[in-house]
Amino acid sequence: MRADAPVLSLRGATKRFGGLVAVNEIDFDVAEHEVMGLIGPNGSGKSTTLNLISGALKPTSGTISLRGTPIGHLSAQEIARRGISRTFQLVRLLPSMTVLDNVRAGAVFGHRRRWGAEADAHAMKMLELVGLARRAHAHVGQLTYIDTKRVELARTLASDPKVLLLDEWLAGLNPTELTEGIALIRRLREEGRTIILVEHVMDAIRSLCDRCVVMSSGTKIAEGTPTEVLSDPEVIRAYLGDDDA
Ligand SMILES: Nc1ncnc2c1ncn2[C@@H]1O[C@H](COP(=O)(O)OP(=O)(O)OP(=O)(O)O)[C@@H](O)[C@H]1O
Repeated sequence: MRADAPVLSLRGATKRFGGLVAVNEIDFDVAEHEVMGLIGPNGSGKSTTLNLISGALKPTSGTISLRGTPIGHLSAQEIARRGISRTFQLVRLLPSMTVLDNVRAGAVFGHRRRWGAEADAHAMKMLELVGLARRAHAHVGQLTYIDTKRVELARTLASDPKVLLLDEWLAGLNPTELTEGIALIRRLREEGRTIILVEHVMDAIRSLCDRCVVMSSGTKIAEGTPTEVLSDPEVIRAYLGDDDA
């Protein structure tokens, strides 16, 4: 395989819920070290697309490939083991456990498995990366909202994902936290990570993404740099239509 072959490819990816086509024949590629924004109005199919990639949902038809190998038929656990990790819109952590224990769980159960002292050291490294090492021994239930999001990100990173899926990771942050959150994702970008970012915060999309895919009513309506897609009349219409609704 060529070195510049895409890490992740979707071809004709489709998900139907009964009569509703939530994701309709979507095609896109994500290259290694690329940060791709998946954007579109509410209900356009972004989370469903992430769910297809992470294996939470099976595609009705179409192909999803990781480095050329189809993964659409695999369970979420198998896909995580192959290196696709995600954060959730609603943070999912074990509140009675410490910050370090939660992050260690990512190191133990993820794509690149580590045990014992190696798992601890790696979990601490991820906590340093997200700026939370000083709270390693706090219980998750004691943390502020943005800090719980940092823990979830550290846990996701602890598995050394080949592709990181961030599902509205910046949602619900206040303006100060938002600046910190964008800076944190920029650090991941500078480390050369491959990321798909589902996000409504357009400042984040503009400053973090190499490329965007825009969805509307389940269909891809545009693809290009943030500047290109955000000035595309069809994209503007899709967003304005959403506001009117
Ligand atoms: N499990 C499900 N069963 C039935 N319909 C669903 C299910 N999940 C999503 N949908 C529908 O699929 C469509 C796409 O939803 P999806 O959550 O993927 O959109 P989205 O772009 O992520 O929206 P938002 O920005 O509001 O999170 C919506 O019409 C939604 O109601």
